[in-house]
Parts: sequence; structure tokens; C-alpha cells
Amino acid sequence: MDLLPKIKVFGMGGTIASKGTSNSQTAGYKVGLTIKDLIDAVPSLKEVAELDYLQVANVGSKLLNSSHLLRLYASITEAFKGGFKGVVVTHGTDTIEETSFFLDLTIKSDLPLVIVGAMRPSTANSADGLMNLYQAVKIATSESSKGRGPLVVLNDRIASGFWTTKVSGFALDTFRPGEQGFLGVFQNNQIEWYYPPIRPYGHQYFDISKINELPEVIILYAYQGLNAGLIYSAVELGAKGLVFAGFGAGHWTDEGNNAARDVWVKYGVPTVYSHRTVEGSVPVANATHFDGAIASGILNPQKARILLQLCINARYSVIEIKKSFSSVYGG
Ligand SMILES: N[C@@H](CC(=O)O)C(=O)O
Repeated sequence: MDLLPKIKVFGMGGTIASKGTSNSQTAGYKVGLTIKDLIDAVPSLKEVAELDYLQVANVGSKLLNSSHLLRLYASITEAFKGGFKGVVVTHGTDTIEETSFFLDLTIKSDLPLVIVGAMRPSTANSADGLMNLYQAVKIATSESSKGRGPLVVLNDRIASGFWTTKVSGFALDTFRPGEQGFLGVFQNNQIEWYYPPIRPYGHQYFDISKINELPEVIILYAYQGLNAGLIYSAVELGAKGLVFAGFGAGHWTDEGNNAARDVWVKYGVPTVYSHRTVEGSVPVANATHFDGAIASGILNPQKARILLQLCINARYSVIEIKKSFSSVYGG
């Protein structure tokens, strides 16, 4: 019998590892299962891969932070160096998009890296976690999954870890394709890709092998009458960069732009102008208020924050930061 591929599974917590008090409960549940519990609950995984596992964290993903991301980065890097043919990460869906985007920019390997979550706790009727986990492991064992960057798998869909974003707090199909579309689907135990392996515009690599923390970057959300004092408060709290979730195509108030210019001139804190709209883009033309103003392009605020953290950590000049962001809306 052929040897099964060695796959490493990292547990981070989330709904996939959660339990409620009734089978109709789909909110207000608590994390209560380990990664071993999840693997043991899917016996057919033994026919798919030789699994090893590590519990990196076991919390709701709202509680994850840069130190968790750095620990996960180091664990995945070690697994790939250690001969594993693929990696699966079980993770809360609330912040999967930050983790998958971060890993796309920092993990230097073409081996399959699949991130999986669930929208219903393990105790719910028709819980989705175990099928999602099975599909994630199966995708991680496939040669066809190589060279595609991190993949986010839920609800029979295979999404790009670079682009995907959560659009609903309850829907099973919360990770919708948006402008970029899904990469493939999984049905009846078969993977069906829509494209050959390719990386998106804007895929770039940051070497974080020697760092133990990421710079503080704070996101501010636009609202009518927004208080420009929040910009100064963010800098006082230690922000080395700001991201604005702006109106429409990245619009911000005049008073707010003046404050952002002020903290750039006085403290060298740059601001990425992103958008609070679910889709859309911020063109360079809407981020020319001062030298330290950067257009996020397509990137939403939570992803723009990750990219700005990595640029600041790499000591990029503002010109290099602008180039890094503009490469995302390529062509
Ligand atoms: N409801 C979220 C909770 C979390 O992100 O931890 C989930 O789907 O996993």
C-alpha cells in the first residue's frame, strides 16, 4: 500500500472547535474542543493522510493577535522544512482573512497550505466543521493544490487566502468570491479547480524569520462627523501606521486629512486610505493629500493593515510602500 502523505494540522480554535448547549444553538457557544478531538471525530482522515497535529492556540479568532500569527508562521515554516507535504490550519472565521493574507505574504513555500473554519459549532444540527476539515485535509494532500498560496476552505468552496473576506456573521457561504472569484470547488470527494496554479497580482514575500513582533498599525473607521482627534490618539497609543476605512472610494474628512498629514510631518506615521465598502477600490488619485498618504487599491482595511505592518517592519520608504500597495492592482 502506498505511503500516505504526511500532513501537519495546526489548531487555532474558533467555531469549528466550539460546543453549544443544544443542537439548535448557533451563537453564544464556547471553544471546547482540541485539534485532537476534531481529528478523532473524522475517522476517514486515516485513509487520506498521515496526520500530525499541534495546538498553537485555542480561542475565538477575535482574540488572535500578531504574536499568534508569528507563532503560526514559525510552526508552518518548521513543518514544511520537516518534510510535511501540506499543512492545514483550523481557525475561527472572524479573522481567517487576516491570517490567510499574512501567511500568503510570509510563507515561502509552494506546498499546500489550507485554512479551514466553520460557521456552526460542533454540537449544532448539520454542523459544517467536520466536512470542512475533511475537505481541507484532502486538498492539502493533492499535488494540484501546490503553488496556489494559502487556500480558505468552507462550504465546498476553495477561496484564495489572499483575496477572501467574510461577509456574513451567520451564513454558511460567508466567504463569497467577490470580484476575484473562487479558485475551485470540492464535491463528492473530488477537487475541481477553475484555474491552473497562479498567484495574484500583489503577491510579494516579506522575510520575517528574524522578528518577534509586528509594528502597531491602527484602523480608523469613517462615519459622518468623525472625530479627527482619534488620529492623534492612535499615534499616542503607539501606532506606527494608520489605515482609514474610508467612505466610498477612500474618502475622508478635511479635518481628518489635516490630522493625518500632521502626524506624517511630525512623526513620520503614514496613512493607507482604504474603503469601508465591501467591494471596490481606492485609486491613487484619492490618496494624494500628503506624501505619506497611500492608496490601498482593492485591499480592505484589515488586509491593508497587515501589508502596512509588513512594509513598516521591512523599513520600506513611503515610495516602496506605495509600490507594494500598487502591485496589488496590477496590470
Ligand atoms: N464565529 C467565528 C468565531 C471565531 O472566529 O472564532 C467562527 O466562525 O469561527
